[in-house]
Amino acid sequence: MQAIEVRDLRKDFKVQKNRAGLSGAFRDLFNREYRHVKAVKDISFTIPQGEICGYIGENGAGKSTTIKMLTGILVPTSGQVLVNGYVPYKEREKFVREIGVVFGQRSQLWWDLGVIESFQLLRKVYQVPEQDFKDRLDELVQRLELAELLSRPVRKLSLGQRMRCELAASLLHNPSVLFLDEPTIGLDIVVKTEIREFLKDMNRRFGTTILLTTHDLQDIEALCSRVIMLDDGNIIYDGGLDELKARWGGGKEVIFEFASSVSLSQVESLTSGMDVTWKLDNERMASAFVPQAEQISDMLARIVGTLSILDVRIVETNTDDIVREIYKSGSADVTRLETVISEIEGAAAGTDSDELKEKEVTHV
Ligand SMILES: Nc1ncnc2c1ncn2[C@@H]1O[C@H](COP(=O)(O)OP(=O)(O)OP(=O)(O)O)[C@@H](O)[C@H]1O
Repeated sequence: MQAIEVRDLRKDFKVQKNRAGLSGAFRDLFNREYRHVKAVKDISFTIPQGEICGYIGENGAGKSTTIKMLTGILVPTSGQVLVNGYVPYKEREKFVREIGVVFGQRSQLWWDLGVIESFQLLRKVYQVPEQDFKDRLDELVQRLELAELLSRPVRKLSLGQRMRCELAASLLHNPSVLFLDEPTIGLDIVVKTEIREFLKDMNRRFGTTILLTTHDLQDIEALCSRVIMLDDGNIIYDGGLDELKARWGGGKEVIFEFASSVSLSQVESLTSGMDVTWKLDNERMASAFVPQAEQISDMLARIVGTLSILDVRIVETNTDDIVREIYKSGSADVTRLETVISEIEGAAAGTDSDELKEKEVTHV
């Protein structure tokens, strides 16, 4: 069964325009003007049970809006959403017992209560039987090292401690689908690593489906076999992380240290006619991005034959570079991207209310 099914999902927001100046504000009082923001534009995807899928995109791409529709916080403008067979915004009371949600920027714990009291309240919200709760809590406390934190008020926790408690809170009712929106934001590398390990382990043991929104591509590298990439409300890539790297990351970067100073125009003219992008770090250091790795020897021959070199290094492009490159072309050159996507695919195989209907999904 599919854990998440999304078909032609769309979300438009109607946003009030503000006219400039006092007279503008006065006119706004009587005659409001609106514009429509198309946050999510008829997207479709399915996520099978047990998969960890990364959901990425630049700021404003539509990630949080999608997650809000998937968790029942927002009503879609059109299209269909099914999570574990439920229509999220319609059957919320039953639905929230099956999902866990962590919004990195927003807490589901009660600020002034002790952590354990927050957990007890959530037990009631989710109607978890006492014994199940105890067993689950014991395990989460051990796994996320929460013993010291349980009696502390939430407001006194550090960000890393709070995030571990947030994760535990979202899992107390043993949900089969977990939505994580920027779960590692602002955390130090040690806590990030612990959280990634924990999520991997939980997915392995319980088959928990995870949809993960993040700007930290290390999260994606560590956890996800699949990535969905959004750009301006459209899906511009949906596939394996390895495919993404193979398709986009086939290129290599060659870093040169020259014996004497060189100019950008000099190195560019030496490789004219080749698909090479040069960057000068300082007058003796330059790097060349070569999208087709088979052109490297040709490029090296041209440079080494003319300029004297102290050092040369060839580096693989990492996921950050690849994704940055795709984002760049995503907004700059949609047709090129569409071509690329269709190549990848070929190779692999009504406006609702104007207002945001935000409610706390976790507190029914
Ligand atoms: N309540 C709202 N009212 C009006 N416009 C909104 C609302 N929420 C989001 N938007 C707009 O919808 C678009 C998508 O926003 P969204 O928050 O989903 O992006 P995102 O990919 O999650 O970005 P970020 O990485 O910055 O969190 C943006 O243009 C945003 O300004």
